[in-house]
Amino acid sequence: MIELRHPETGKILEVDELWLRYHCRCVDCVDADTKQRRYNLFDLPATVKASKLSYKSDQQLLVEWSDGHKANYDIDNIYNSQLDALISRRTSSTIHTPWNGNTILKHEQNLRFSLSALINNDDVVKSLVTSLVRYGIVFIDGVPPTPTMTEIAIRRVFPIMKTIFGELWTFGDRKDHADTAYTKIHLGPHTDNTFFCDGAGLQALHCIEHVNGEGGYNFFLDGLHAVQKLKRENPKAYELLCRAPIPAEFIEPGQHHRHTAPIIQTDPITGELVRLRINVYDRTTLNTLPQSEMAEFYASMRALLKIVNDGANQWKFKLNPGTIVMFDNWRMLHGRYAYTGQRTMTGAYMQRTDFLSKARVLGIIE
Ligand SMILES: C[N+](C)(C)CCCC[C@H](N)C(=O)O
Ligand SMILES: O=C(O)CCC(=O)C(=O)O
Repeated sequence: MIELRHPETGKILEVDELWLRYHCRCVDCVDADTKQRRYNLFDLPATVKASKLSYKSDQQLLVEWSDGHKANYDIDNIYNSQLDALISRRTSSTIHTPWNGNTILKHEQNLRFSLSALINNDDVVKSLVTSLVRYGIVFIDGVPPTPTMTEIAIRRVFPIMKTIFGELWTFGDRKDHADTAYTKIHLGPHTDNTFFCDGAGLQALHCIEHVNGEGGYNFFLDGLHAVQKLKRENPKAYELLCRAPIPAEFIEPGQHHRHTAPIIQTDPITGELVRLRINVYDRTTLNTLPQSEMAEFYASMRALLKIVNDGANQWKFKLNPGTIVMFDNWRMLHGRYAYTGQRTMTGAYMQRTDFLSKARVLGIIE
């Protein structure tokens, strides 16, 4: 270990020597164009030692290494690259606003964007992605109710993810897939793609037609709020749902998808919610827990389902032709009331990694 003393703050930091050697960002170590490392870890001596250490200025640290390399570090960068700094940045971040059925109404003006503004102004794209990160749900208004215009609106912000359901999908009650989405019946609160290893990070829905019938209201609720409430009110249930691996499955001719993971997935470093994965319909045989834990699992699940089925947590409205709703499928639960008549939905999934990449490029998240 090497002990550093910050020239300005005096803060002492002990760093592992191999870590520091491996984090030299000079052009010999890191390709200037691709930002990729130019060597393998094996190329460094396992016991590399600093033979000389000097502070060039308040910002620069010069280290001469036992392998002959001379490295120049940005001191703040070293301090900011430590675990405690990462945890403190993440836990003090106010970028997520959990909401319930009442509080979201106060923020509604932050959630609505017109397609024309979105097309004409990159700042509007940034505002939309910011709200999507903050609230988990946004709307694009003024979209001509066609699949093509829906696709243009979505692609203005994110690439579309291809799955077995297609790229841009259009669906009603025709049984195109072995799934209740393709019927007129009620769908309780759920997240999609619990059965995929790489479940969609975002989802967009646009009701382009509903005629000769009634019903078909949609509702959304904030899984972040639900999970925080569960953690406060029933920490044992929360803990079990964070830990127990639960399988989900999707089967139709030529397809057999299965994914096993906890219902609540949290960040191993900060404990923040990463993904809520809840769909009571797409559950398969529960053979991933011993029978001795089943009672506790079902009781914990019941506690979570009680929160997500509570109307006070839900935001219910009718999606009308002209408005796309885009939401975080790892955070938000959604559902649909039964309907009559002819109803046509169009929409798409987007990948998590593309969502977060865009948010980083725009400087919204780290
Ligand atoms: C129509 N659309 C493609 C949106 C949905 C299809 C499948 C929904 C499925 N039960 C799931 O949870 O993923
Ligand atoms: O039909 C709808 O409004 C929503 C369908 C749905 O929940 C889904 O496809 O996952």
